[in-house]
Amino acid sequence: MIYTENTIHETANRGSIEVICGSMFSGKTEELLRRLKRAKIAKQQIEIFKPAIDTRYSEIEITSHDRNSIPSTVVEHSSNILLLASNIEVVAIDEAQFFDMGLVDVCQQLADQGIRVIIAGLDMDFKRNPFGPMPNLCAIADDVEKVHAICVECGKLANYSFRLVSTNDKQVMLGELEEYKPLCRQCYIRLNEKK
Ligand SMILES: Nc1ncnc2c1ncn2[C@@H]1O[C@H](COP(=O)(O)OP(=O)(O)O)[C@@H](O)[C@H]1O
Ligand SMILES: Cc1cn([C@H]2C[C@H](O)[C@@H](COP(=O)(O)O)O2)c(=O)[nH]c1=O
Ligand SMILES: [Zn+2]
Repeated sequence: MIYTENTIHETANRGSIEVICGSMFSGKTEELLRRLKRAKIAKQQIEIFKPAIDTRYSEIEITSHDRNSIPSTVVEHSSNILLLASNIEVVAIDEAQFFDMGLVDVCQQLADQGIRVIIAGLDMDFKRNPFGPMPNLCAIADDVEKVHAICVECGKLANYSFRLVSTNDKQVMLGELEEYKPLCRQCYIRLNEKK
């Protein structure tokens, strides 16, 4: 489903929290970029943050799997975002699952200051467990958009990110199509049993 614009942040300078979540390849970054493009057209002051851990495509840009990108500020800790977001109307955060739990309070504080906060991140890890601060961010959000990839096994909507590398069991492991594939429930269960 295409995100239907919420008129609250379009018409008034009111703070809000929007979350875009889903599996890998579900279009989270593209949806984030789309919303930022519109904010730019509206001449709003925007600032984009990503966690220092995610350097897959670029050290300094947010980049989608289709290589669309926008410059961003890399931060080590969520508290840095508060310091860097003065005089900003829209704060965007990509790969939010990699941030510390402090991100939840940071986003609440920013929204309370009247800032529109847009967050994109994985809702679940490869084991289908909630990932980092994402469940708490969904809980405090004004709006949550769950986007879906296409299951590479059967073509249905995919909810899960299946890890292809069985030697690494750690929650954090950066990767792309070589390391992960998006799957629907049935295909995830089937492939997991084969492991
Ligand atoms: N199985 C798939 N399902 C959907 N999109 C896919 C798939 N594999 C590759 N893609 C590509 O990934 C793009 C989405 O990339 P991106 O926004 O970076 O996703 P995310 O941030 O959710 O990982 C799609 O537009 C599509 O071109
Ligand atoms: C499922 C899962 C993913 N990761 C990593 C793999 C990628 O580097 C990012 C997700 O990027 P995307 O923009 O959503 O495609 O997260 C991980 O570390 N652990 C996992 O369980
Ligand atoms: Zn499937």
